[in-house]
Amino acid sequence: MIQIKDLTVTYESQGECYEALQQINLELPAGETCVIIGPSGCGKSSLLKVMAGIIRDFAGTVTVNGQPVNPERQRIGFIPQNYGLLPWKNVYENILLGVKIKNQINAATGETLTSLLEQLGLTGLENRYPAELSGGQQQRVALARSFLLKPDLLLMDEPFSALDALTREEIQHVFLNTWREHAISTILVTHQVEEAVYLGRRIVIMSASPGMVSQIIDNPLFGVEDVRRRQDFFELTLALRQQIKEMKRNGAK
Ligand SMILES: Nc1ncnc2c1ncn2[C@@H]1O[C@H](COP(=O)(O)OP(=O)(O)OP(=O)(O)O)[C@@H](O)[C@H]1O
Repeated sequence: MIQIKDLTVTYESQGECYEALQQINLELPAGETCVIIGPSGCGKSSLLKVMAGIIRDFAGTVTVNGQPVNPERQRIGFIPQNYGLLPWKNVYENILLGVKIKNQINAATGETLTSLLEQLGLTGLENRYPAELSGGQQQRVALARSFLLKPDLLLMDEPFSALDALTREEIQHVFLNTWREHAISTILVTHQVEEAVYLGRRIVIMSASPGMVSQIIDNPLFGVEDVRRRQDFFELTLALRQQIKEMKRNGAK
């Protein structure tokens, strides 16, 4: 369970302080996916950075399974926009990196790694370096690394944004299938409404700067087969898009 209570993040720039996030309250049950969406600059990345332990200066409380968030004590997977792969390490070494750093290689690691390679369509690419992979393949390596670590919390900051539309849909599908097997608590930031509806069991809509939680949607379409072809999928994405547009307009006033 991830719990955020009264979270406020204040930045200082050119001698002035301003709130990037204001009084955020959120709860995410273990083993669910939550997608955060909202206008540019509303503090989505800042929220992820707090949960990743990168931003430590904040007001309020953030706990993972009842303990204050702490990447040294908890396993927190973070996939940044550029995937975070080390260019001098091959696919196999990059995937192992997370468990190696956390000193968590055990008897089952090899078997889990082999099955992740298969699930994510990476078998045969183990010895390649990131520069020898497509964007979609690099993204899948980053996912394999995170799932191998079995994190208490997986954070993804616009993880599929650099991919072309078709590859993006394919990787979203691969992600969801892999996630189903491992049921890892995941929080994902996106700008794309379709992605939010496809991947978010919960969808958190944030309002424009300073970022606040505007609405939390219990997504009735999450996990529904062939959902992208359904009329109600189209209608929900349309409604969300409209809501975010209005928030942008209100924020710009
Ligand atoms: N290190 C920093 N110092 C000062 N201000 C910052 C810092 N990082 C972010 N900000 C500001 O805080 C606000 C929130 O930024 P953040 O990157 O969290 O938003 P975002 O919703 O992720 O944006 P985008 O959707 O454009 O990626 C913005 O106004 C940004 O300019």
